[in-house]
Amino acid sequence: MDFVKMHGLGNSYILFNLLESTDEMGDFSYLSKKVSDVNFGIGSDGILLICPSKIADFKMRIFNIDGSEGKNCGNGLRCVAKYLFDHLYTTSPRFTIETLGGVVRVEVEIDEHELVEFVTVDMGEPQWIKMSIPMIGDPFLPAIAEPFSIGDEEFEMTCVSMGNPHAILFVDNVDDVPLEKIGPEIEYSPLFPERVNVGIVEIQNQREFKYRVWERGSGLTMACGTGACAAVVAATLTNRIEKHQQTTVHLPGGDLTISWDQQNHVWKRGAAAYICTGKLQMEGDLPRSRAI
Ligand SMILES: N[C@H](CCC[C@H](N)C(=O)O)C(=O)O
Repeated sequence: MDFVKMHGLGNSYILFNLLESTDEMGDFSYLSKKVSDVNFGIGSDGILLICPSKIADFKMRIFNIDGSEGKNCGNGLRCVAKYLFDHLYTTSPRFTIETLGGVVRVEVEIDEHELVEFVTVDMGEPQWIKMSIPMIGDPFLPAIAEPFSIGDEEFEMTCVSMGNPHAILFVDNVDDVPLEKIGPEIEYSPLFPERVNVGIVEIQNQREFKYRVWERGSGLTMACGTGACAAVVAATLTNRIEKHQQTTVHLPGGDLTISWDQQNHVWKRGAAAYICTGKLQMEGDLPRSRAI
C-alpha cells in the first residue's frame, strides 16, 4: 500500500490516500495491524487517512502512535491540504475537510512552482466548558486557571477543545519543565475520561509565546497545530495576550501564526512539507507460491 510521509513543523505523519478505496474502514482495519510497523518501522507521530466525505470535499482521520483515533490534527490538515492540491484532487485553493471534530475550511498558498507552501486553516470554534473537553466536574462550567498539582508542584491549568482535548499550563520557562514526566501524568489523569493532549506555554509578550506539547497517544512531538490554537484561546481567556489579534506561536519545530477572530473562529497559518514516499509491505503483496 502506497504512502506519503509528510510533516507540519516536524510533526510527521504517514498519509494513506483512500479516496479510490471502496471501504474506508476495511482498508484501515487491514492497515490497523500495521500501525506499529508504520509508526515504529517508518517512524512518525501517527497515521492520516484521506477518505471520501459526504458532508465536505474530503475527510481526514488521524490515528496516534498507540492506535487511538484523534478527532482533529492541525498540522495534519495542512499536510493533507497540500497533498490534495499538489496531486490535483482539487483545482480550487479553498476547500473543506471533514474531521471527527467537525468540518474545517482550508486555503492553500502556492509558490512559484505552483506547489503549496503555506496553508491557512479555519479551525472553527473552540470550546471550553468541561462537558466539551471532556473532563470530570460541573459539565457547564469552564476549566479556566484551575489548580492542578503533580507531587508537590502546583500548576494552573486551562482546558480547551479544538475538536480534540488540550490541557494548557502556563510556565516561566518551557525548557525547564520535565514535560516527558508531567505529560503522561496529566494525559492519564482520571480528570480526563478520553485522556488529553498537554501543552506548556511561556508568554513572551502580548503577541507571541513559546509552546511545547505532550500529545495524547503519541507523546512528545515537535509541534501540535490544534494545541497551539488551544494555547492561544487559553492565553486569551486568562488575559495573558490581547484579544482577537495575530499571535506568533514558537514551537520546537517552527512557528505558527494564529488568530481567534471576532466571529469566534480560530485561524492557523503554517507550512507543510513532503518527507518521502514508499510502499507498505502488506501480506497480500507477497508471492503466493514457491513454485521453482
Ligand atoms: N499533532 C496534532 C494533534 C494530534 C492530536 C492527537 N494526539 C489527539 O489524540 O488529539 C495537531 O497538529 O493538531
